Amino acid sequence: MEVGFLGLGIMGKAMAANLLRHGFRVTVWNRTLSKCQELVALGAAVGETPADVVAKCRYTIAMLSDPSAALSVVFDKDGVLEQIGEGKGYVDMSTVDAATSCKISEAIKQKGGVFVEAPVSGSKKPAEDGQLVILAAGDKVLYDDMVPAFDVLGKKSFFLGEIGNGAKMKLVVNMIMGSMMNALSEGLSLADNSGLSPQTLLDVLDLGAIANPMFKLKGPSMLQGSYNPAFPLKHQQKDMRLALSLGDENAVSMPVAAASNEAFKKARSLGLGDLDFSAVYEVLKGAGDSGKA
Ligand SMILES: NC(=O)C1=CN([C@@H]2O[C@H](COP(=O)(O)OP(=O)(O)OC[C@H]3O[C@@H](n4cnc5c(N)ncnc54)[C@H](OP(=O)(O)O)[C@@H]3O)[C@@H](O)[C@H]2O)C=CC1
Ligand SMILES: O=CC(=O)O
Repeated sequence: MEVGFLGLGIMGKAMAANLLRHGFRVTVWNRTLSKCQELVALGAAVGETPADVVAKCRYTIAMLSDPSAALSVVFDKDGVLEQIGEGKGYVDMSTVDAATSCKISEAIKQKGGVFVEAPVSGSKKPAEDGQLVILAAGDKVLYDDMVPAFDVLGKKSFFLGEIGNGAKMKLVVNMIMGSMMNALSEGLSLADNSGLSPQTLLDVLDLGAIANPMFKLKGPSMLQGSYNPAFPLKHQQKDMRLALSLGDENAVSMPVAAASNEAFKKARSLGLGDLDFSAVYEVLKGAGDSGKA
């Protein structure tokens, strides 16, 4: 199967490499074109523009940072819309809001193409290992065509019906994840500031009912102050913002998510946006320090 791949950031690079390793023919494009070279070394071809990639490939996947990037790659000059049409499918796996996804879907359909949104749950390592959870919605025929690729990229795909449902599901999941990261950070800070060992807290958590892979993976590196980005904090804050907006639209009160969003915003304002989202711990540690002073 031949696929195009737009966006070679942390996730896109790992996903495109995975497809190549499983025998897919992949044509890649990235805004910073030099980042394509690593994929060329693995056998990828390169398109000069998103339009080039779509012209060459029947199916094109995108994995881009946020709504503005997702829209730009489709609607701007040399974008996807210039070459999409009858017989071509576009699959956006970026985390965006439902309105962005619907706008892209409508434009693709007007040109005669088909569209699936398919954001993913799982970070850099699951992307490398083909263990993502795929939250797809949109054109069911295109979804079925993409199953061989989804089977390589993920451990499970959900088809959630109409466009927007994949985006919404992803935002709900990441809203919970961001709030959990804040709760863990506050707990570590409270343990530390009240004379307990934060490492012992992690050990206790791991043996009880709220044990989870995220606490287990991120806790030890947070205690070392090590925030090598797997999931950049700026993207987690974008997801909290979009989830809160979904809450606004549906009159759902989300005080925990709102407080968590403030902590992520504060972390961004301190220049931590490109670090892993667990760096929000630095903000909450800071709050504890100033409380003691
Ligand atoms: N990292 C993670 O753990 C996970 C991330 N996600 C989601 O996946 C998406 C990608 O995440 P990730 O790979 O971590 O992000 P990165 O920041 O590593 O990569 C972002 C990608 O988007 C491109 N991009 C940014 N702005 C534009 C633009 N205006 N026009 C064209 N391309 C643009 C970047 O290009 P360039 O190289 O030129 O900057 C890069 O290829 C995000 O929506 C994120 O929320 C979902 C699950 C897990
Ligand atoms: O979106 C991030 C993730 O880990 O999932």
